[in-house]
Amino acid sequence: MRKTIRDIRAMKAGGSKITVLTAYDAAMASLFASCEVDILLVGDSLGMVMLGYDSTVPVTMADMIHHAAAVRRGAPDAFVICDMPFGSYHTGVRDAVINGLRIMKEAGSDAVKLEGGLEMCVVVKGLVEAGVPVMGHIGLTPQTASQLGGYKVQGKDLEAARRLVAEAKALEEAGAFALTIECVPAGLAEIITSSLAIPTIGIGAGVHCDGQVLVGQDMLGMFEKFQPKFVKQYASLAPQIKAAVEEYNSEVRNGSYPGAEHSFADSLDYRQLLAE
Ligand SMILES: Nc1nc(=O)c2c([nH]1)NC[C@@H]1CN(c3ccc(C(=O)N[C@@H](CCC(=O)O)C(=O)O)cc3)CN21
Ligand SMILES: CC(C)C(=O)C(=O)O
Ligand SMILES: [Mg+2]
Repeated sequence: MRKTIRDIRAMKAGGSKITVLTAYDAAMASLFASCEVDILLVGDSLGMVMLGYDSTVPVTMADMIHHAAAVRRGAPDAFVICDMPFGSYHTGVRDAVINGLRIMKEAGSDAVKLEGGLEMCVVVKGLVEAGVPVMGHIGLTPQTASQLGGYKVQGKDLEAARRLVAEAKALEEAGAFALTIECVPAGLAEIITSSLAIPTIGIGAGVHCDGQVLVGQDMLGMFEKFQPKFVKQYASLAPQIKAAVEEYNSEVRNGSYPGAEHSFADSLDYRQLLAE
């Protein structure tokens, strides 16, 4: 049975932690769903992990819908949240609602996530009123990281900490059903978490958030381009993949692959064929 927003909100009230992983394709979505991850996030980080961009800025609506639809096919019963890409909610409430509805209808996602604080509350409200559930995202917001001075920890001085608390409350007030908090000191994320009724999902925001999110490829140790401090590698797949491919190369080159067990047996007498 697919979770509902009510189920997710009840997890905070009941004190059960919420697990979230990003998934960008049907195969990984199916694997993660079979492990009972609570929520799959189709993150715009797919631009960096899957598409080779240096930031999430170039990611388009077409990219997000393409990947989110694949995640839905791979995990028909998962609760799926899809990031709204940069530019898809920055030109007014009407455009944001049109794009949010497209994600729901064309990708079959259960909700969308968008980055920003006070300036985004009117957009959040518009989406929620149109029937598009919204997760907020504050702290390090990668789509506008250049304005934040790069991929840096946020909320380090009192004024910035106060602003993050105010943003969190305003997003809850605007109707967000949950909030991602990225790269914020643990004690501040704890204060935000206890000041909200909606669940907080942390990434680099300490253990007191109501749940945690990581990029799937980061926690599996298969993304080598960079490694934020908050990532824990629960597996080291990159070295395993390299070892497997090197073994394949050498077996193809020395003729030990394919063996008889990977080949189809002959049932014909080829003398006639060879005589033609
Ligand atoms: N693979 C991947 N994983 C992610 O977590 C992720 C993406 N891609 N792409 C979009 C954003 C970018 N993210 C990042 C990228 C780098 C750092 C990073 O290197 N941070 C410094 C903190 C420096 C400081 O302020 O002290 C670190 O050392 O972790 C953090 C988040 C998180 N998101
Ligand atoms: C890291 C999470 C929160 C995200 O926004 C993404 O993967 O794009
Ligand atoms: Mg994102």
